[in-house]
Amino acid sequence: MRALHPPLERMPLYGAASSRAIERQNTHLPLMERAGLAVAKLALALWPGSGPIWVACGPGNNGGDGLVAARWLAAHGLPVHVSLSADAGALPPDAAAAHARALAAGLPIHAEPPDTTPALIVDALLGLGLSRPPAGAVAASLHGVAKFAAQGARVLAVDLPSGLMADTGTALGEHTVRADHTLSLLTLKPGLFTGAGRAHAGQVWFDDLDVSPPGAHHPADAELLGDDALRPMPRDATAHKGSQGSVRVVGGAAGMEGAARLAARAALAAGAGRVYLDALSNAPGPADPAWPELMRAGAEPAVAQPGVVTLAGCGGGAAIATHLPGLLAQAARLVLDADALNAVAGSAALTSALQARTQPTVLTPHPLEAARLLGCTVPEIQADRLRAAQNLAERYGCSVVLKGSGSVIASPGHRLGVCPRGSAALASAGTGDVLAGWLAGLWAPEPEADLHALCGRAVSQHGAAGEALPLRASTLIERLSATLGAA
Ligand SMILES: NC(=O)C1=CN([C@@H]2O[C@H](COP(=O)(O)OP(=O)(O)OC[C@H]3O[C@@H](n4cnc5c(N)ncnc54)[C@H](O)[C@@H]3O)[C@@H](O)[C@H]2O)[C@@H](O)CC1
Repeated sequence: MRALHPPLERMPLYGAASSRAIERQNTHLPLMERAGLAVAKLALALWPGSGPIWVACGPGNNGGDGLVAARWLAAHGLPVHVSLSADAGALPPDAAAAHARALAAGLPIHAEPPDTTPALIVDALLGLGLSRPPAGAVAASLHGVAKFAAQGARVLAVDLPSGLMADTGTALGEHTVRADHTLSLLTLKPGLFTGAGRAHAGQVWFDDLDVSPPGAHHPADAELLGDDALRPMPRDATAHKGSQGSVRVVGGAAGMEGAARLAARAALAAGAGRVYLDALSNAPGPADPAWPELMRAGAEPAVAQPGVVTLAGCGGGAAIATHLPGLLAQAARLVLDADALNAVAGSAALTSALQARTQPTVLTPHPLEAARLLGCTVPEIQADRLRAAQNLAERYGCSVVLKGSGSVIASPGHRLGVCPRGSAALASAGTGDVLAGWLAGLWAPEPEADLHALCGRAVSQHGAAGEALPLRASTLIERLSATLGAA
């Protein structure tokens, strides 16, 4: 068993169907006994040393894990209150066996939560089998978990916080558990790291139940990006500005020049040899008075040159639409953000032009932009962020960074990546412009890079730099620069 906190290694993620397939390959092993013992060990470590432990068990094998854990905890003399929010006669076979062993060990099993606030709650109500918003006895127990947690009880979720969908990180129902710790068993589930998952899972732990490697015969559904993605690429000692590629930022309509400047600064900080700012505001004066390194567009190399990355959209407003036909047709390497994505979503001609591109392209939508591009709603995007990113990548033939908590990286023919870095500190204006610029700047010197991996690198570095408050987009660029300096 181990805690997942930095430094993080790259790890495979398996949804519910894959986790069950791996479980079926290992039915000869006592998986529930191992799971319950792992839960008991972690509960013991987290128990504050006084006050009861409430083990809240549900109707399936997640409840079975809880019953095994409760038996171990009671055997160690800890004050345990076990509840079962289900008809014991209807438990699945393994959970029924765990129930029988708990009774045989003399453990009282109650129908109700405890009367007094527990010190620790083991949430074994629902795991992989969650199929609908909780109701009935399970919902009543979930209400109890929320009430006691508000009174200070710590919560350890078994496998998944009850109410959280394993595949998508969607919270079903109003009382989805907000755990302090979640112990993921046998496999790591993608829903712990994207959508509402990070807000509900707390500190994630993983125990492979001694089935190692868990997916030897089963491909992973996605990959959790590790801290190897944070490592900056070494720069050749003979590097010069001509060898580091160029970035041309097209954006910054009147009143939104700041967005394009942030993107351009980030591109320069990431390592692009030259950065040109093609401001749609047509305002006179330098590209960015505070950053004299940035050049006005005019004498820049043509976007069709392979050394040039074009970033279009940051603060682009409606004006960006007139530039897009040319950029989509010619740009050797293209990153589309913000208003460029909105323009594509609103135009069949631009959509066709994007789909017709043969040159590499990255889209960096937030959920609203993704919804416009897929012709659906934001809740539909958030209900399955992995699928949404995959659909975008396939529909447009591009690499896609779907931003938001647990950013998802998708590219045709690649395994989905989920980034566990970043925090709510990034929820402020301009941080998306910095990401787009940083990505373009990392790409500039590496025309041959694996674009999917490069997107993962950009998102991970941006997320890691965005984990501490206070944060303004400008501070983020400084922190990102410091990351490279630490190479
Ligand atoms: N597949 C695996 O990898 C392993 C699974 N184990 C445990 O087994 C769990 C999966 O067990 P199950 O498949 O039995 O699934 P669950 O224990 O999550 O629950 C399924 C039961 O809950 C009911 N249910 C679903 N949604 C409900 C709702 N909203 N309100 C009320 N009842 C609801 C279902 O009708 C079914 O009776 C895992 O999460 C894990 O804790 C471990 O014991 C060992 C390995």
